[in-house]
Amino acid sequence: MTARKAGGRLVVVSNRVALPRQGAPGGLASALHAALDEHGGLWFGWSGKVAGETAAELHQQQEGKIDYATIDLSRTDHDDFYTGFANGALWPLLHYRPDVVDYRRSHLAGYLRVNEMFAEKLQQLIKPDDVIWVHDYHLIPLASMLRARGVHNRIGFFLHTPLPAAGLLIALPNHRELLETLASYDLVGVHTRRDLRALEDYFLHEAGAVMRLAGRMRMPNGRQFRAGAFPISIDTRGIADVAAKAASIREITQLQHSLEGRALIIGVDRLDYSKGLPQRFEGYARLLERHPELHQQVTFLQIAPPSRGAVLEYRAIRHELERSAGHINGKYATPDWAPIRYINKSFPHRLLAGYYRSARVGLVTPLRDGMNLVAKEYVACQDPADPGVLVLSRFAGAALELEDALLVNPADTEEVADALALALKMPLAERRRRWEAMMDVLRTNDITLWRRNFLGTLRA
Ligand SMILES: O=P(O)(O)OC[C@H]1O[C@H](O[C@H]2O[C@H](CO)[C@@H](O)[C@H](O)[C@H]2O)[C@H](O)[C@@H](O)[C@@H]1O
Ligand SMILES: O=c1ccn([C@@H]2O[C@H](COP(=O)(O)OP(=O)(O)O)[C@@H](O)[C@H]2O)c(=O)[nH]1
Repeated sequence: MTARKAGGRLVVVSNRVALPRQGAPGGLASALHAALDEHGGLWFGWSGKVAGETAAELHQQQEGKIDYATIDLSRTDHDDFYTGFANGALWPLLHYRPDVVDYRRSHLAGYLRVNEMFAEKLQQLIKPDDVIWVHDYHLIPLASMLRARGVHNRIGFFLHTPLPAAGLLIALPNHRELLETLASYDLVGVHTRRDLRALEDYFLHEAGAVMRLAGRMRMPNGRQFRAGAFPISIDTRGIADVAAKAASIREITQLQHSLEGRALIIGVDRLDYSKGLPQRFEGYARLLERHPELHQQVTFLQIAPPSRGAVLEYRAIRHELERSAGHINGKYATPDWAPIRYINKSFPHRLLAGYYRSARVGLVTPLRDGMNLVAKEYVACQDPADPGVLVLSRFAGAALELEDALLVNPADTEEVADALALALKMPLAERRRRWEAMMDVLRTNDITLWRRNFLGTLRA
């Protein structure tokens, strides 16, 4: 095990763990890996495997400074906890989509069962001075279950998704039983001030809490906890270095040759309905319709690795996008040019960095997103001498920091088309000015600052 440091070992707990040599597209895995890589610690969570009899058996391994402890899930636990309650009910609610929420009591029971199992396993792994950092909506009640087992360690929680207003949160049956367990943490972190306002509003007006000094809230039973906004980020310098060296990689030169001088627009997203992909395709189609002079001059590459395929909406969006990409190519393609390249596959960061750098425009248009690390990665990967332009949804947490992107309402496909046209024609001086301003933000607020700010506040 890793040597203990003053203030205790860091124990990170998340449903998704980025195990060595196992790709895990998703911002949480990318960011936590970067955060743990610096000082090390223990990372506990789901192995990503569904297993029968061996489920709940603990697998441990070490790589670099990180100790990993993971458990498999049984088929029923996976279906009820991960697919059912976490991604069938909580995810849509947290992304402002109550119409998609599929709430079932059996799924909630599975969610609580798996959280209890996490609490039981974790209790065996922790030492009295460890600092525990729990991540995301899969594990909201974990601290209350650990407290019930007599765990007195510092425990923090970070929510990676947006948090909608109280008026929406109360649509979840038994919302108080679940959300009030957040008060068992010592610190609850969210990405933005907007999310923090929603959290405070819920606790003050639905849970009977009162506001104390320094972001503290006091519950009717006397328990106090702190809440704060901690915008997550990336390893800005590390990613920029990787991108600068990517030019010589075969896959990158192959992409560049295949463009034959055309400007590249890139999108990289898990195939998720929150990412606004149908609207994005529609916005690109509007660009082609209104700007015939751009035909043959531009290529849109959308990388969209499949995600959460057991949930109905994710399968539906996949079919919808296949139809839409086929329709746009069918309408505008010529024998030597396809306007859209649409790929349902995930790529490692090493290649993504080179793809981002090859693109004149980064197109990031989620309908709602906690942060969206792709937006930050795209900026960090640009060539300082000839940077591309970021077109970014106002409803991504990243928009509150990257104010020099071209900000759009992702549902307004005309506005997306206008922003794309502007980006493709933007003079070098303006591209540089906007890029420098965004890089200033990312150089300061990188993944290290995020980790230090959260853990500093938790330990204080
Ligand atoms: O674990 P999966 O079900 O495969 O999904 C991947 C992750 O998706 C979500 O990521 C969020 O975290 C990012 C980093 O903070 C943030 O930039 C993004 O806006 C969020 O959507 C989810 O919250 C994670 O739990 C998943 O692991
Ligand atoms: O093929 C892919 C697609 C995405 N990602 C990574 O997955 C993360 C996506 O994070 P983001 O915050 O944008 O969205 P999330 O998927 O977490 O909702 C980023 O670090 C991407 O570089 C990746 O490694 N390979």
